Amino acid sequence: MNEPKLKIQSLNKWYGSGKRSVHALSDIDLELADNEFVSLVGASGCGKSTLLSIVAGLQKFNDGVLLTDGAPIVGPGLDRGVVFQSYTLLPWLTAQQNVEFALQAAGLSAAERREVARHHINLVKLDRFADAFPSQLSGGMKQRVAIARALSYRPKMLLMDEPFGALDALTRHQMQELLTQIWEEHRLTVLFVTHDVEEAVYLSDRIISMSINPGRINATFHVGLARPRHQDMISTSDFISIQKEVLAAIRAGSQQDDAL
Ligand SMILES: Nc1ncnc2c1ncn2[C@@H]1O[C@H](COP(=O)(O)OP(=O)(O)OP(=O)(O)O)[C@@H](O)[C@H]1O
Repeated sequence: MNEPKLKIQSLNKWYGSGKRSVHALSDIDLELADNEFVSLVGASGCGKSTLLSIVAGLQKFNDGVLLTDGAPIVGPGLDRGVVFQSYTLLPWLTAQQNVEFALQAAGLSAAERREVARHHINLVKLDRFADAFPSQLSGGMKQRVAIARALSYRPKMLLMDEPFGALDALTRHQMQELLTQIWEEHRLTVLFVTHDVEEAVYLSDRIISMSINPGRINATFHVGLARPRHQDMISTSDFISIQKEVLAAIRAGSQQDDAL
């Protein structure tokens, strides 16, 4: 039997120690299948970013199991591409050069780096802006470069933390469409953090709702909407009904605080 792309079992994470410690993640169990698109939603502080950065290998956890394809995750790696909300481009390099720079770690020759970077710049539809510097690009375009960069070394998993959180509504919709198109054509496993339930329903195969204090998984939703997805699905009754269920779970999860 195939190992899941990602396996998280009984994972706990505390920040700090003693009386002031924060139990950020409590007994998280989660598996992602190959090519599955999974979103994490939940009230602010429920541990979404912590979980994503642990999977990225950027943070340690206290106990539990964390495996990709059956092998432990012990740090960052080229098998996982990461895209954050803040634009993390190098301002002195063009869009194309930003992607080429990241590819140095993949051990490609200069000519290969140029070719692979160009391919991915085209994939995110930035052909005409390959030679522009970040200061000449809009927020949406900068995130396209960040996505091109993350995909360029062909990771088996893409980890995205509120990647469209800083964008205006129209650009955000365009980016959601672009990401669905890329995912539907190229398929890879995605773990996506968002505050936006509509975005989660639109993009995902599965939505994981987390509750706060401590951060726990409190509900899972399978999104059965057909693919390819289109923005006009957002007003259908099926879409709205899932959206309502997810919102209710987030609300229930955010009230844990009050019970203390
Ligand atoms: N470096 C840190 N040191 C101490 N506590 C932290 C640290 N980072 C996060 N926390 C705490 O861990 C808990 C989970 O935080 P995290 O940022 O993962 O939540 P989140 O769901 O991603 O929140 P948001 O939606 O606001 O980004 C919160 O109580 C937060 O205050």
